[in-house]
Amino acid sequence: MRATIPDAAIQAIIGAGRRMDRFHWVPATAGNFSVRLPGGRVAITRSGQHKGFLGPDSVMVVDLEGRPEDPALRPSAETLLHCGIYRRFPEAGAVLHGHSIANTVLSRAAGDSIALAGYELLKAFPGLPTHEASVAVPVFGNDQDIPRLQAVVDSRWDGLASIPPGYLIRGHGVYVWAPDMDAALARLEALEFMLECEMRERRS
Ligand SMILES: CSC[C@@H](O)[C@@H](O)C(=O)COP(=O)(O)O
Ligand SMILES: [Zn+2]
Repeated sequence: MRATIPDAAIQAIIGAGRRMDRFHWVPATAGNFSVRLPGGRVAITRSGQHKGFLGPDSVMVVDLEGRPEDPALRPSAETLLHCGIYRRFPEAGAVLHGHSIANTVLSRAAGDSIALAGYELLKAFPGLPTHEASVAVPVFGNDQDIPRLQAVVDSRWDGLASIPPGYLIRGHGVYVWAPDMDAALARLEALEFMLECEMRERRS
């Protein structure tokens, strides 16, 4: 049976896909998005859809372990990364994943983090009231085994005093979260802007 999904969550997900597609951050069928719903439910994109052309049927519901309410539907292949964020960070209300050129190029060359410092746009991240700050954006090795990748991500958070607003997966893409979809999009745009600056600086 098809579970009910609040229209606001569906529209937030469809809108995020259109906006990210305009920036060319979701090529082919890349990317996935989700919104936390009450009662331990998560509205998330179905696997294999072009994220610039989502419709109401492109969104489904899983629980916080990634189990679909409707077993006939296949959720994003990376559902467990979304669930890991919701389980770990109670304030997370929306999660975005995209594949930009900047996050792909920079993560391929990076060690275990990318430092962003001195950018005015750092102020778009929580708790940073000035450009005189720096953020180490974690970079994880890519892995097609998503439960294993999620375990690695979780163990990195255990060792960090302050949690960054997102992370990169090497040669793959970015994950960002925030209390709601608008805030997640703002954080993602800020992060992608700074990564693009870094990429151009390193090229010149
Ligand atoms: C087009 S390949 C990209 C996928 O492997 C994956 O990384 C991705 O972002 C989209 O997967 P999906 O299962 O549609 O959510
Ligand atoms: Zn991906």
